[in-house]
Amino acid sequence: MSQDNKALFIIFGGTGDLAKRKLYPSLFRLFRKGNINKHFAVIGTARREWSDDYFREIVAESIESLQPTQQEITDFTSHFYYQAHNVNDTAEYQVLGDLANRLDEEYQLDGNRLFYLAMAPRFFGTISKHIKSEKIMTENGFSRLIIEKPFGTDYETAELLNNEIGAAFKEEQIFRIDHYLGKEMVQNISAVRFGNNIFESLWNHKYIESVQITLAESLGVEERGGYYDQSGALKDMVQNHILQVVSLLAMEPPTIFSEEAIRTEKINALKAVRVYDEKEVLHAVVRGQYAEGKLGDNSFASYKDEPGVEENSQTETFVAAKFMIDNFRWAGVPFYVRTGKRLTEKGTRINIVFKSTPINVFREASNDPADLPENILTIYIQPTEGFSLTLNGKEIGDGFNIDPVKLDYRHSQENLDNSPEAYEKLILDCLKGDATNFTHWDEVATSWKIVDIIRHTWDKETTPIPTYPAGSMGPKCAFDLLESDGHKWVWEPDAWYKEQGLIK
Ligand SMILES: NC(=O)C1=CN([C@@H]2O[C@H](COP(=O)(O)OP(=O)(O)OC[C@H]3O[C@@H](n4cnc5c(N)ncnc54)[C@H](OP(=O)(O)O)[C@@H]3O)[C@@H](O)[C@H]2O)C=CC1
Ligand SMILES: O=C1O[C@H](COP(=O)(O)O)[C@@H](O)[C@H](O)[C@H]1O
Repeated sequence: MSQDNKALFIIFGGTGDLAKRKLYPSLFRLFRKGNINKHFAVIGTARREWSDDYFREIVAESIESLQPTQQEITDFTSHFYYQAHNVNDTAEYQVLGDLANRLDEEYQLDGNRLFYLAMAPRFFGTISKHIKSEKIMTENGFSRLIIEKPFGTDYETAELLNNEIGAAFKEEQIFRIDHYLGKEMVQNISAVRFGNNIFESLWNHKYIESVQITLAESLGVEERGGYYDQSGALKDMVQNHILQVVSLLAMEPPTIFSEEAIRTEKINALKAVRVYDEKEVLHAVVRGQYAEGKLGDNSFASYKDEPGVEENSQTETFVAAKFMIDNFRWAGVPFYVRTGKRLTEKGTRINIVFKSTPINVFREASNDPADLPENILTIYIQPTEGFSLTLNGKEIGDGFNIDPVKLDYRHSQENLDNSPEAYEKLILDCLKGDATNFTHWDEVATSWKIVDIIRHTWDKETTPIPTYPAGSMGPKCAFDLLESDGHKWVWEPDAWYKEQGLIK
């Protein structure tokens, strides 16, 4: 049931890409559903000198694809105000504070404030400090801070940043966003595991051969070459989204499905992820960078030719890794993860590969004496959402040949269209003070410790980074990584391989 949540949103970086593409549309969806209604106001702030009217036009443009009526546009945008403001200038916070107090009274917001930092991380510290010192935080109502990724660039910078923010906001007021935690099917991992005894009772090293997580993107770096070239796939995707998914898959069942219980178990799981030494990194983690390539009628430029990217860049646009989790549940089970840009298609999937039966009792009755195919549970996160489970059955007819069948469920397009988008869900959670789907400092810190050693090892490498053709599924070393363990990636999109004549 929807509830008219009262709050003033102060969006730092109100003229930026994230605000326009994600935040305003999400606020509109919340408005349409009545989760914010009469008692909310938004201050957009950045250096540009915009008027309220111009700001409202931009907001109206940003929600066009949601096909609002004219009345909805007028009602929604009337809650938006713009204040030009340089976040480094202490004096300007006074004006912002005055506007905030005025809107608080006008919209009867009870002092509830949500500060959204949709800006480059180097500004997070100074903004938090000023919000406190210039008394933009309220004494009555709640004051919550939503921070975008990346949270630091390594453990040391993350800790520094955390201390700066922590001087102004308490941990329970800080909402570190990881938009993957707002995705329906990522949240569904807990439902699949803890709602089905047939899975949870098998969810351990005795029955699971490997866990595979793929976060594949077909797009390149687009307009974000400048940022990405300093970051790379390891920091952009592995440190946050991938390790969050690993923790949800690996954690012990919480005693109760509460923020605190889940967090405790996620942190324990992350702490059990083996932190490699440099030698181990070279065996367990591989990287690549896209070279020019072709898929169907589309030709793609190489990463090095993208705007904002250094000519001789050694930044990875692809990472594949084998993580090991050193606890009783997961001893010996590899968690293979991979992510990359300019891959064959966009798709996020989890494959849980179960061990084959101890022997193949059909070996003499069937045409194939080999081990039986493994049962595989797949969780489809995007673009389709659902689950599938492969089971072995008998092929119809004479003999006793085994025929794997796939039980497949996907949410309908109608359900997908009506389901809340990740940012929408997360903003609503924050309004309600529920931080379950946000990352706690301990998770961020542990994740950085896992990836820092990988980065340091690569920084010492003198051999050029391996490349892969744009439109493929990554460099050869990503396939070798599994092959050397006697495994292979379960999910192989066909398009590129067909094109190369490798499969029919
Ligand atoms: N865009 C995306 O899809 C995603 C972004 N993020 C993260 O979100 C954050 C914002 O990204 P994005 O929107 O893409 O970045 P943009 O570069 O598009 O926006 C940056 C914003 O900061 C403002 N700004 C810059 N300097 C100052 C200053 N000194 N004082 C006040 N305002 C300033 C800019 O406005 P002006 O120039 O008018 O001052 C602009 O509104 C980053 O941390 C990014 O990593 C995370 C995930 C996805
Ligand atoms: O955080 C990020 O995520 C996107 C991928 O998100 P998705 O929801 O489209 O899967 C990625 O493109 C971007 O580089 C990264 O910063």
